Amino acid sequence: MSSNQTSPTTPAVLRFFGVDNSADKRGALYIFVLLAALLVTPIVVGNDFVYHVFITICLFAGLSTAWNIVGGYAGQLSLGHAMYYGIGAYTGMILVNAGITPWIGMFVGAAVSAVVAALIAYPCFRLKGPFYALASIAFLEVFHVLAIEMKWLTGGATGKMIPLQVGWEWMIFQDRLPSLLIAFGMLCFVLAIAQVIRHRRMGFYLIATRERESAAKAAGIPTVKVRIYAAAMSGALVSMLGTFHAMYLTFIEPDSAFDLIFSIQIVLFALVGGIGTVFGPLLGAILLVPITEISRGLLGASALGLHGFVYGVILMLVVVFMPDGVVSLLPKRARKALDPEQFDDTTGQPIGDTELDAPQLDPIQTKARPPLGDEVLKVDDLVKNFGGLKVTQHVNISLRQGEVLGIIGPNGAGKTTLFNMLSGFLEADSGSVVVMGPDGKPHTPKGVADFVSLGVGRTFQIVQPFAAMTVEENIMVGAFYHHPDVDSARRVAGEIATELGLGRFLHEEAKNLPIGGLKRLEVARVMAMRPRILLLDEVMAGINPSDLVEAIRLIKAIRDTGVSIIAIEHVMRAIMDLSDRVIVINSGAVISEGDPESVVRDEAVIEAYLGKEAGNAEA
Ligand SMILES: Nc1ncnc2c1ncn2[C@@H]1O[C@H](COP(=O)(O)OP(=O)(O)OP(=O)(O)O)[C@@H](O)[C@H]1O
Repeated sequence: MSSNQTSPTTPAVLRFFGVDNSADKRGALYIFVLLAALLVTPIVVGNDFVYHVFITICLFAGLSTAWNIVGGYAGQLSLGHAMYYGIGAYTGMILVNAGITPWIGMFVGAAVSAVVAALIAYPCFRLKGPFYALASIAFLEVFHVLAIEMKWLTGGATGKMIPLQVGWEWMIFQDRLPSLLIAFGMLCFVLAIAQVIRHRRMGFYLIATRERESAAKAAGIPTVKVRIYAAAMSGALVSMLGTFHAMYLTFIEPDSAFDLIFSIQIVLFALVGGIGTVFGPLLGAILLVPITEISRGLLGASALGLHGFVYGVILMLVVVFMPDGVVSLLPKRARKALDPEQFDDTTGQPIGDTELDAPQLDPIQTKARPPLGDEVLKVDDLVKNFGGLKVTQHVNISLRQGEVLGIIGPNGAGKTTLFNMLSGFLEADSGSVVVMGPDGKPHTPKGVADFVSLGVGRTFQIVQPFAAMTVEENIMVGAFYHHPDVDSARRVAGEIATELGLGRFLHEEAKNLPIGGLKRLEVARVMAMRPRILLLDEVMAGINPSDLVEAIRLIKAIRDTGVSIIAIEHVMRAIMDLSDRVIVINSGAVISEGDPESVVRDEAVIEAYLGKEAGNAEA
């Protein structure tokens, strides 16, 4: 991929917008030409109707791009975004009636919308999939009813005219050109914000949260906060466009300001253009808006609703034939330029198109092992029950700096549950987990963020790659924890990938890695966070024998940097080779503890685990 090859000659302003190399510059040029055409075409044609169509394209492209920040990047399907459009429209109108210019009203509306979006988002982002979409529709309806009922302020169901004060101050004009300039300017503003968010840490955080929430949390991402930020930003931008549009139409009524169909249209343009991409919504609006406006303009009242039918057909075609949107239909060169993140610089192919015919990982470097240090983790009398099921029964663990503690036990013994409590994903019913902080003092962390801040990193039993990201970007998500700047996170990701033998796959889409590579990627992402204590949940499961040898060397190499490791493992060869100590859990309780050799000779262990799992013991 080209995006890591930054050019020192690129002007700072372009670098600010994530434009950093020749492919990025080509993409910026395409977008510049497209935007210039949006502005120049109506001016050249000079026809009022054409002006109207292009103003509407700018409006919807802006709305859809703003929606995409929460709907595409953060993956929260909101079908109630007209609510923010309505808030912006009504705030602008109310303030104009009070003698305040819509240029101020626009920002007041944006602030109100941001607060409303954050307030709605906070409880609702615990809802997923269709439930969040339904909740967003419900809130839209609440605002619709409020606009009807609060007659004294809104004019009620019949709506209200906006006083016809012509001039820039009031955003109302006799000609169409100034409205086009404002709509176009606002579209550029929204696109610029969407582009900056996508290429900064926030964009990575949003996409990681969308892809795998647990892994995102484990990487130190405040997942609720970043989604609320996205919702507030998206709501504010939609609201600003709402204020402008109210001035353009000079009339508002609740049915059209808080309209579900309008909300769906906003989503549709992003879906058709390419959801989650920066410029997809723009393409969607350019393609679809003229269909509505021309069918209205040419056929008038006889064609009411025709555009709904046409949209439906287009949506079906898009879903069936190009699920990634119109963006995916563009020639490869154009796609590469518009979204260079998705292309591999070495092969020039879209990421994911390359064949991993030789999935051999590079070998790992090792160093001499330092002596064990002081205690870094102490688990005291930990208990967890799920209803009547006793999953963790009075477990005590102690871990020293640079030590490897192996945890074994039959399936369902409660090992992962224990890990969840050692990383803040689950709260214990009783007992304590004490972590020595980097300050040398003992802490009792509560919640994932606390554990992460004390340097506890974990992997997951079922690998959790951010599938839509490359190997490099996956590791960057971890690296951001200490390196908020994209360039340094990219550099750190490159170094860690090389150290962990993933250098050759840096620009490969994570989902294309072989299972051994995916397990290594899990470790790489955590290592990018520079953990002091590493919890490895079955990182050897399912990997082939040569990868196993490398994985054991990898963990030893990590241990030798002074990191303390607790590894849940079924592969006895790895446990025997790696562990300084082993604890055996059965039915939630520790049944044996000691050095690996004595533990495997323990009758209780043979009875509860090794006898039954002889196959694994030979692995
Ligand atoms: N959230 C939950 N609610 C109810 N029961 C749960 C929950 N999570 C785990 N369990 C149950 O707790 C027990 C321990 O599960 P856990 O995943 O911790 O075992 P494990 O030792 O990691 O097993 P494996 O080796 O198969 O991964 C199992 O019986 C499991 O079904």
